[in-house]
Amino acid sequence: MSRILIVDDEASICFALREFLTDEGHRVDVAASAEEGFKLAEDGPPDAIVLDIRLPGIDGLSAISEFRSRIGPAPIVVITAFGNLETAVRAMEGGAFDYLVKPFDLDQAAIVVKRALETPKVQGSPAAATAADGAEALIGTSPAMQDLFKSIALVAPTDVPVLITGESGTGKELVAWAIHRHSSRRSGPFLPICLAALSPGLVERELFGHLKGSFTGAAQDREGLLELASGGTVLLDEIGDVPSSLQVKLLRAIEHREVTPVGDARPRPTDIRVIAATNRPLAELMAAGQFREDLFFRLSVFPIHPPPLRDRREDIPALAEHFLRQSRLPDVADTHLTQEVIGELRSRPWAGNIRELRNAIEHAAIVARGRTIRPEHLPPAACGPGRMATIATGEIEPQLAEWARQEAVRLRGCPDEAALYERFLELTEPHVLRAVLGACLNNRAQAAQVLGIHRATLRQKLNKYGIS
Ligand SMILES: Nc1ncnc2c1ncn2[C@@H]1O[C@H](COP(=O)(O)OP(=O)(O)OP(=O)(O)O)[C@@H](O)[C@H]1O
Repeated sequence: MSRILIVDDEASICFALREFLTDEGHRVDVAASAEEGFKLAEDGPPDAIVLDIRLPGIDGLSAISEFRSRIGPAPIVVITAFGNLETAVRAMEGGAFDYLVKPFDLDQAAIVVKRALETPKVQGSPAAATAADGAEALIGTSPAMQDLFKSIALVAPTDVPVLITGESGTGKELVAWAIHRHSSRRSGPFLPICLAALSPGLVERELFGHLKGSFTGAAQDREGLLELASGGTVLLDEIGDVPSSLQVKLLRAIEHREVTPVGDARPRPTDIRVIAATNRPLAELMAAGQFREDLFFRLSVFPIHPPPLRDRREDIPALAEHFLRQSRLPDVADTHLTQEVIGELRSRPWAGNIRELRNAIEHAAIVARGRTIRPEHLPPAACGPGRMATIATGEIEPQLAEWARQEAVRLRGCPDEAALYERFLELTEPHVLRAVLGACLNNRAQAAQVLGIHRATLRQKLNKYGIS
């Protein structure tokens, strides 16, 4: 039996949690304020505390350190009605074990409390400084965003590399920035480097710098970006595009925190934290021999995956409102989003994720010119997979129809040859199979999924057409 202290002024939550945890065999004390909780904790130190943030008197986040000084390292589970990144970070920094976002169900609470009681007690780190002013907020309250906030809050104070994977426009750079500004490096530089944008021949010089005379035109020594960012965080965006020839050198820079400029033999120290981001499947690049295993494992110590917007549609209204207010258009104060627009926004595929939503809202605000935004003010949905398919089909269709018509006329008189359907498949299928296999880096399971056919069927078709 463990002793659990619940500190919450909402009687219904206290009642439900108390009943539930008592049934689980624990002894439960309840306090309606932090001050009352301190007294109860002194009377008998609890094994875990469930602490609401919004309390009369001292608020929950401020109370964490006070509880810590009274109860030592016992786990504290924080309850919040609105979980955002700041809450997550402050809770984690204060040494909270985890947090529950209201409304939560009792099973969920039981799992978190159980885990808290089972986990070896660790003293939380003292609260660090809060976020930099004016930092761009990560908007969202969906369960997927709550997980993301927790991951950021957990990994930010450590100095380990982070690998952020996700579709384009899901906020990977914003996540990297959030990690930086909640880390001890926050007063150092945050340097995003888009590797795909650097020409392959220049990547090494840009990253590692060069010595004077090391190549034609090298008139003076130049520090590389990895050295310039010393004391801060480097975001290596599109890490899948780093040339194979540089991967060992990059690994060395991350592991040993030193860089060797082009034309120099002596490494120089650089104190950087590396965050890598990609929208390409690194594991598959690795399987295809295009990405080094050791670099992959070094980078993916702590993977984070911002979800695509279609998987957290409940965040769309808040995001849309946020982008509308951020657009800084002259008439925006009088501009509003109708329920109809919200409905339309929630139904779109958002292939370009949050970036596409942001652009759509800015576009609509310009067209609406200070009036209420209606669905017709929105731009057409960007080239998502569905729309691309329509365009391609639109181009192919007339030619296909003409080919079929001619073949049908020709075959009408030659019944022995008549296998038009089979011929059509033989003409088209190999192209589709090769294209999909290529896009899936020869991963047959994934290709079968994209094609919507069974793996065995894919295997048969590949054998039939001699595609290896
Ligand atoms: N949760 C969020 N809340 C508010 N704005 C967001 C959020 N996520 C992303 N954005 C905004 O969406 C846009 C795209 O985000 P970002 O550039 O971080 O995406 P990305 O995944 O790095 O894209 P890419 O892979 O194309 O580089 C930016 O304007 C960013 O500020």
